[in-house]
Amino acid sequence: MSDQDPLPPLVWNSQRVQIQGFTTGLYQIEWLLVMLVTLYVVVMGLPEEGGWGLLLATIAYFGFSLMASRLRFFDDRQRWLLAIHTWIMIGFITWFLYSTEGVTGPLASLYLLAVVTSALTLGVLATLLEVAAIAACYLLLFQLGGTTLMTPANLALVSTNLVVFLVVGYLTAALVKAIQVSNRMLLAMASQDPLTGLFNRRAFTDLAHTIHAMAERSQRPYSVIVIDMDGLKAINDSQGHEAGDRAILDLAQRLKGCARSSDLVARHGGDEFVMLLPDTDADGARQLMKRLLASVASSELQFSIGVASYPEHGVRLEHLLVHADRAMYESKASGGHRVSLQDPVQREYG
Ligand SMILES: Nc1nc2c(ncn2[C@@H]2O[C@H](COP(=O)(O)OP(=O)(O)OP(=O)(O)O)[C@@H](O)[C@H]2O)c(=O)[nH]1
Repeated sequence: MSDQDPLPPLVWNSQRVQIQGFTTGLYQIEWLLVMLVTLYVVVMGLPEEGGWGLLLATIAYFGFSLMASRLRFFDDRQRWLLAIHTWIMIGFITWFLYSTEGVTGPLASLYLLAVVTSALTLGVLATLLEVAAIAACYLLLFQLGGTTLMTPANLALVSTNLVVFLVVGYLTAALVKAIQVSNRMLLAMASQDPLTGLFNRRAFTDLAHTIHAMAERSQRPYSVIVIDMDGLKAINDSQGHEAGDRAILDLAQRLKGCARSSDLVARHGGDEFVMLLPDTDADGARQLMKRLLASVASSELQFSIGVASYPEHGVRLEHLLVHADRAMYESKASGGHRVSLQDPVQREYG
């Protein structure tokens, strides 16, 4: 059995990865906003009224964004922190528009940056609420600008802008959602055995290392079990490949059925399965496997089992897998359909 995996570890929370990727985009959008505001000030000069306040607000906003990115503020990816980010952005844009030309000019489209930021990180519903908040700020600025809303031209301007915010927000958030769903599907495809739906070798190796690290830290035992079907080739040859598939599925369901929710059950390839039982010593694992063997005593299904436990039979996961594999071959050599424990004499493998 090889524990070599040339691929990088799987990333288990695809939504988390998605948000993580998009938070990088969030900082870039914020800096783009600061650059646009700075460009405006360079070209147009500071507004006479509230100019210095605007400059200070821009510097403070840039400082906040820089500090948040340097301190990896959003690495825990809490949605409410991301929401606060977008509110601050909306507040800053509103201040900028209030200090400059209001919402009647092209600068009103800066709100699109906040809409896109929200759509990338917060989902459809939160984005629709953010668009509602932007609409409120927009209408307030309109009132403060002293312009009447009740002319056909102004009504057309306001409604066009707000509809654009709404559509861009909705479409971006829907696109992000579709990406997240396809990421989850890819993760399932990369980590599952297609026939049984169990974890595949790669996912097992990945998760087993995490459980091993936890056991090492807490000095709790765990057991590794290798299960190999006996005579699958004969079933394939005599009854056809589909009967062989059914036998594999049957064993997979039995393994899943006897496992706790915290146990790992995986198909390691072909007719070989592997389990990892946290908080279970060799004796506990052997008892469980004996019950499993007894439950299929009358059926055609036969399999050989090897058990090795941490720390009794080794302190490295790779060694335990080899030990369990050897014990499984011992079971096969002794006639099959039985469980063997790693011989303690061989524990210093390596
Ligand atoms: N039906 C089916 N057969 C498979 C699958 N994967 C591997 N096999 C077959 O399983 C058989 C395994 O052969 P062996 O390793 O000799 O195993 P065995 O016949 O169970 O014999 P022992 O392990 O020595 O007891 C091979 O013929 C493979 O082609 C699968 O997904 N479905």
